[in-house]
Amino acid sequence: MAAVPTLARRIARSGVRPLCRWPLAWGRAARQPPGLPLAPCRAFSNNKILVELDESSGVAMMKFKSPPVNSLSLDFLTEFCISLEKLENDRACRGVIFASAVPRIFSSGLDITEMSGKSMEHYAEFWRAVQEMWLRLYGSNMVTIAAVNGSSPAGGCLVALSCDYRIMVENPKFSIGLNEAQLGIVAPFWFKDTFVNVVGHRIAERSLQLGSLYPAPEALKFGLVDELVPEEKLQEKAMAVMAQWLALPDHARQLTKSMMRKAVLDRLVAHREEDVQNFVSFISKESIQKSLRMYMEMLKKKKS
Ligand SMILES: CCCCC/C=C\C/C=C\CCC/C=C/C(=O)SCCNC(=O)CCNC(=O)[C@H](O)C(C)(C)COP(=O)(O)OP(=O)(O)OC[C@H]1O[C@@H](n2cnc3c(N)ncnc32)[C@H](O)[C@@H]1OP(=O)(O)O
Repeated sequence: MAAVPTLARRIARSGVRPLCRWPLAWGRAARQPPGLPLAPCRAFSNNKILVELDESSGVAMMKFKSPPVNSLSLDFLTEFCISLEKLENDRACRGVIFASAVPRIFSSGLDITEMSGKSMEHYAEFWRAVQEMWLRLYGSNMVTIAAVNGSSPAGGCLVALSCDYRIMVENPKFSIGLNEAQLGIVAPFWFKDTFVNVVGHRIAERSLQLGSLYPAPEALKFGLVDELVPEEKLQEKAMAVMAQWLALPDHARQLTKSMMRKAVLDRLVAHREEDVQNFVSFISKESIQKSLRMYMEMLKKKKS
């Protein structure tokens, strides 16, 4: 297999731009009363993700802005990893809230076009980026809260599941779940482990086999999300939950989190290359490619 660009090389190519006091609609700057000086705040942006860190609270807001559906493309995943790494290495940052800047969609999951009609090398590079995203997010030392302000199938659900807490907008039109089976594909063992750790084995087994997507109220019933709120209350609730989690000493919370998640993280780390090879050989099968093409057709037909 040809040499694969490392994350470092993808980071160098991506050109993250630092911005000062970026007025995010959901950020502290937007809430600042006019005329008052801004409290310390740092922001950075790249093409698909906006980040604003409020240094006074230690809380960053990461917003996905990759229309039409925030699909997790290779570029998106690269930017996500860079942004998270920057926050992880910033001593001023203790917690991150993830939300979408795209109306009605949190994230539509892995970008299907990255898994269809491409070379083996491309599939391997893409899958390494998916692994990297999960390892960084699930293994983050920061408090992570998903403010799920739209539908969140498959990889989008994985992002939410990998956080410490999930708050979803109470709209029954917004759905969430690991629906891979509906596409004729299989959630890998670390998606499954993350899911089991949130909802338990029985519900995970049934949901994965059926590829179930749950409307927000259903998802709340079995703990796939922790709370539902009206859309206009989402930011306030996410900040309140964050404050509650940040009230604890970091070291105690971090060690506890690591104790709960380490075995699952270690399992992928130990089998990372094998997992890449499994993905590549699975996704490049003609029968799987056909399923993905049919699924994309179905998405297009649904519109007309
Ligand atoms: C034992 C052996 C095991 C081996 C296993 C080894 C490895 C594992 C193998 C594979 C694992 C893969 C894991 C995959 C995870 C995933 O995340 S797959 C993606 C799943 N996502 C979905 O199913 C969501 C599909 N999308 C939708 O349901 C809807 O688009 C929506 C998000 C609800 C939004 O609906 P709506 O607002 O009506 O928008 P449209 O449907 O019109 O979509 C707009 C355009 O966006 C395109 N699009 C949608 N989703 C995706 C996507 N995920 N990727 C790429 N593109 C997407 C859609 O086609 C529209 O495009 P056009 O405007 O028509 O061009």
